Amino acid sequence: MGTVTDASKDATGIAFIDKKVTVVFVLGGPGSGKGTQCANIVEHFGFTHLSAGDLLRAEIKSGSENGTMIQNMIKEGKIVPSEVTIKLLQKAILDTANDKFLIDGFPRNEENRAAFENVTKIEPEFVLFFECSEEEMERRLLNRNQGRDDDNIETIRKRFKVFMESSVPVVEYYNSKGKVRKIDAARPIDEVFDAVKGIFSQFSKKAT
Ligand SMILES: Nc1ncnc2c1ncn2[C@@H]1O[C@H](COP(=O)(O)OP(=O)(O)OP(=O)(O)O)[C@@H](O)[C@H]1O
Ligand SMILES: O=c1ccn([C@@H]2O[C@H](COP(=O)(O)O)[C@@H](O)[C@H]2O)c(=O)[nH]1
Ligand SMILES: [Mg+2]
Repeated sequence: MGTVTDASKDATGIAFIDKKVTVVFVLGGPGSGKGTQCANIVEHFGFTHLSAGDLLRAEIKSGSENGTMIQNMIKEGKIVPSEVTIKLLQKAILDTANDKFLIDGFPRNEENRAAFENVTKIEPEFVLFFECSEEEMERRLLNRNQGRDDDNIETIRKRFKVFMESSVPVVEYYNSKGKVRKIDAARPIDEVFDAVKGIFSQFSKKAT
């Protein structure tokens, strides 16, 4: 793991990431199964799972000065400003001894993507992309029952629109660089994971 010194801190007080890390972005529409499959990848391949949405929800709970703004953005299905999300991701990476990260649900738009690359200098190893119909994703989200403020039909529709308009272009960008690994995520959970396992075969299995 790299060391972090005061000299390597940026203007916001967050240290630059000066350790060598492997990052896989996990993208897909709302409810496509990103979190579910990330838990399986953590279990089998020893990655650390960083869900940008979970980090933002934890920020709301922590009573941070950005909490109300983040809460309002999530209720509207909007994308939180890049600097807020990137700061949380940077901190999580630096605070974790692991060197392999799944970044779930980020980057959500082109601005997120460019800002993350500029600030962290990290290029993803590849992008795991879960493909699923809106009909199936809507069914899953309405049955999730985790008490999320954004799992209601009104916000779900807004999230689908933001995904199509802002997040799909990010997938297209990485596709043009040959970095996208597409998965048919409409299948049952274990079948989806069988496909995921094939893609992660380059990483050694976690010792049990
Ligand atoms: N392949 C699958 N088949 C059926 N149900 C699934 C499948 N994968 C996940 N689910 C269920 O669908 C719901 C959404 O899954 P999950 O939370 O993993 O999605 P997500 O992509 O992380 O969503 P979000 O973008 O909203 O965070 C959960 O209740 C989960 O148990
Ligand atoms: O990079 C991100 C990630 C998430 N958001 C906001 O959070 C919600 C929920 O995200 P999930 O990935 O579904 O947990 C999302 O709709 C955005 O409002 C964000 O702004 N930036
Ligand atoms: Mg999720």
